[in-house]
Amino acid sequence: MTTRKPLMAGNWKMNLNHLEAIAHVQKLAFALAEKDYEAVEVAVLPPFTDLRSVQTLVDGDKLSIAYGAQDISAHDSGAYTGEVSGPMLAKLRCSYVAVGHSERRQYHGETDEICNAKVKAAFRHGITPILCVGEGLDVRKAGDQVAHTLAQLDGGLKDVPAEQAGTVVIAYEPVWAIGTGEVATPADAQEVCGAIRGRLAELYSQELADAVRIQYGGSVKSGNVAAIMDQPDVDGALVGGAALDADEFVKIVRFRDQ
Ligand SMILES: O=C(CO)COP(=O)(O)O
Repeated sequence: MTTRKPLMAGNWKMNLNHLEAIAHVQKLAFALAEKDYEAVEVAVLPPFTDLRSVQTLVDGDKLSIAYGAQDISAHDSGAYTGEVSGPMLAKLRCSYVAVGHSERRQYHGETDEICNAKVKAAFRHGITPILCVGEGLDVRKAGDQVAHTLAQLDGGLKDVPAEQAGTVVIAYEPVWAIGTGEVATPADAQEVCGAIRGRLAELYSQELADAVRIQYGGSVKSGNVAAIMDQPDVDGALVGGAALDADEFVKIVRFRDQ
């Protein structure tokens, strides 16, 4: 069985300006010890306007903190006012980009087709997409969470070749658990994350499915992360609110010490 290094990523959403970003990453770098980086990969997803500051800090001090963006244009250049392209993110040496976060799907009309184009744009420029999937409350109440989430997975990865899909990160984020304090139970998280891995095995191969990291996201905190990470198919967390507090995020990174 493949060992998957857990990926703890902080999605800052629309919080922290570029000066606050520097202070925050410095605090993380100061608090994290060598052994944390060995056990867990740590990443931050700041707003676009912070990326240059974060890059300069990470490069200058050779920090082992990965960073990336919260969105990417499906297009590589041209008349797309307000968008930020894959080549621009690659030039800033972004390792990751979130694609299809539920807030983008909900407030910006992102469909599975758009997410698919963004996943492909990320791969075209050597950036690892973190494809976000997950059901809303109505779907959960109807018991259709697995089918709904797998349909988003299929849509996001449509025509993505195995060489690329083998490095994707999937974030299972049930919408009803985001920012609500209502965390999914470890069993809820495992049910869907396990189904995602099963679907990856069907779409590609068991070997590929075993290599892909699947994160859980939705009200993750230092107090609940360990039980979620105990689940066999959960390989990390995509953390929103709790990632804005550096001390709390470091505790989440150190989930094994609890
Ligand atoms: O949306 C999320 C991460 O992408 C989760 O947000 P919260 O951790 O604030 O619930």
